[in-house]
Amino acid sequence: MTVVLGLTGGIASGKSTVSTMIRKRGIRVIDADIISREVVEVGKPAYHQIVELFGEDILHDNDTINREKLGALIFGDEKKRNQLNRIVHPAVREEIFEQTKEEKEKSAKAVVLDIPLLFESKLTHLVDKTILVYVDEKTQLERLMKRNGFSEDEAMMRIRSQLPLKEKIILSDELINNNGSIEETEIQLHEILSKLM
Ligand SMILES: CC(C)(COP(=O)(O)OP(=O)(O)OC[C@H]1O[C@@H](n2cnc3c(N)ncnc32)[C@H](O)[C@@H]1O)[C@@H](O)C(=O)NCCC(=O)NCCS
Ligand SMILES: Nc1ncnc2c1ncn2[C@@H]1O[C@H](COP(=O)(O)OP(=O)(O)OP(=O)(O)O)[C@@H](O)[C@H]1O
Repeated sequence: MTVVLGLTGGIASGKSTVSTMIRKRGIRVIDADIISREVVEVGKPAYHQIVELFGEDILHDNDTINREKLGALIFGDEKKRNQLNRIVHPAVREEIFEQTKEEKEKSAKAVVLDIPLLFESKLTHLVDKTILVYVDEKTQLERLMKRNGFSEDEAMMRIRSQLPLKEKIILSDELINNNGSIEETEIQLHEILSKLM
């Protein structure tokens, strides 16, 4: 039986950092952010729906979606964000489901679904256990501003578009506190994987 683990967190809380550690152990990580880029490539059904809804202003000269522009439009506007989610999320869900099935058919020991909006999008039924990578809000804000070069306002807008990490802590089976060093995070991950696999 393949154990399906749901890895989640908040924006810039450290999911990719942890998923890299998981991949190094030979476990497949299915990444919802990567899939959400693939399903909106030029010519895909979701691409056409996005252009119809948001207009050609959100495109680069080569017709690909300008993610910076689309992000600036949707993170501060719940209605627009929900409209985008309704277009992108069904295609992402379907692809996650298919990739998970492949791992189960191979009888892999475990597969990890890295889904930032696991709780917001009510996808916990896809996984056996949930693992949350969390940080305090100050660290989250600092790391997000540094990584993306966002102003404080831009970063806060993105943090506020998600369920607060404090609430996700209550909902999760396993917790990784990523306020400390990378080494401390890896130790916590090791303990959790030893328990769940
Ligand atoms: C708005 C978009 C174009 C911005 O692209 P950009 O390359 O700047 O960011 P990226 O996709 O790498 O996302 C970075 C992080 O933002 C957060 N995030 C992304 N989309 C959303 C959303 N709809 N609601 C809340 N948080 C989100 C997640 O924590 C994610 O890890 C893009 O995020 C998008 O298409 N979002 C809708 C699809 C979605 O919900 N993706 C998240 C996983 S399914
Ligand atoms: N323990 C840590 N100490 C210092 N910096 C860290 C630590 N963990 C992660 N970071 C840095 O914080 C930033 C956010 O981490 P990461 O990209 O892994 O988060 P994420 O949850 O995958 O983000 P997103 O969902 O927004 O893509 C990165 O620049 C990363 O290098």
